[in-house]
Amino acid sequence: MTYPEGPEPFGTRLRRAMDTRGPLCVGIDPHASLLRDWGLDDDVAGLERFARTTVEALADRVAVLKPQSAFFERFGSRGVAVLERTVAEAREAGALVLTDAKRGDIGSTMAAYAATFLDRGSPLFSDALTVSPYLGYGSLAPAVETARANGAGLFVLALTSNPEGREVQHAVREDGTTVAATVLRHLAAENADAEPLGSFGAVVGATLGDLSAYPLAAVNGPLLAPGIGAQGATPAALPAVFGGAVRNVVPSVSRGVLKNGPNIIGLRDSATRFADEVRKVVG
Ligand SMILES: O=C(O)c1cc(=O)[nH]c(=O)n1[C@@H]1O[C@H](COP(=O)(O)O)[C@@H](O)[C@H]1O
Repeated sequence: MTYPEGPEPFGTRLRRAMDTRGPLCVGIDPHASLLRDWGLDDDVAGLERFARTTVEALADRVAVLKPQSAFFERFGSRGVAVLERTVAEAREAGALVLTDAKRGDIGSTMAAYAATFLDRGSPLFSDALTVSPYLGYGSLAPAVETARANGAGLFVLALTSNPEGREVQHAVREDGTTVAATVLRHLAAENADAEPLGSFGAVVGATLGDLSAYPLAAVNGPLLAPGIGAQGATPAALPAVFGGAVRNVVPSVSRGVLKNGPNIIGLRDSATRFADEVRKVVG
């Protein structure tokens, strides 16, 4: 689908950011333990300082920043206000913002989540949102539609990095395909003919080993690969996991970078190291 007069599609904007800044997503996950390590109190002021510092250090250089909504929501409405400011400031500084809220609901309620995160008029408008297809891929239709209309994107949970995901995602359907492969095929259909990259991505853990059984390249969209750093995966292992689809991978690191704060240079050096390592294997 093309947008002769609409906003530039997320996939196009992401491809450009990956090519110019290097393919890396850094998560903004203000864990209580990280706030403590940074010498901050576990309160709204600490949250705001943590998020602001991360944005100041990284938003002008990494392709994607991924604030994890739960760590903001736990402070109630004032935490959500910090999330709003974080998203806006990171976007203003040039990063694409992927809000990680893993939303999923029946279609009519999904429309409200879509209006919250994917409509350009919303205070929480983000370039992309993580969503769960496990109420049925079709339940995501309102989010797909809103994303298309607003030049935004989705990252749909397909093969998650946590070991518990297998019981759902590797389950085999009556026609012999796995649930995860079915999700990937739906995404391939959303992204058909998109150039240079579709706007509807999959979340595929970097921790999972060889995934050659899955149609990752066919997705023709970005593959968010969490699990690098604290969960044990490394950039060097990406080609073995993603094979020919590695060029579409956006590796995602949260604690592995954040543990180097609050020093701005420490955060920047760490993100640069990860981005360089990824570039080395992606080419
Ligand atoms: O959607 C995600 O970002 C995600 C999917 C997944 O399969 N596994 C996963 O760890 N994540 C998120 O990625 C981040 C991982 O953080 P670190 O383990 O500190 O790098 C957290 O915000 C998780 O919620």
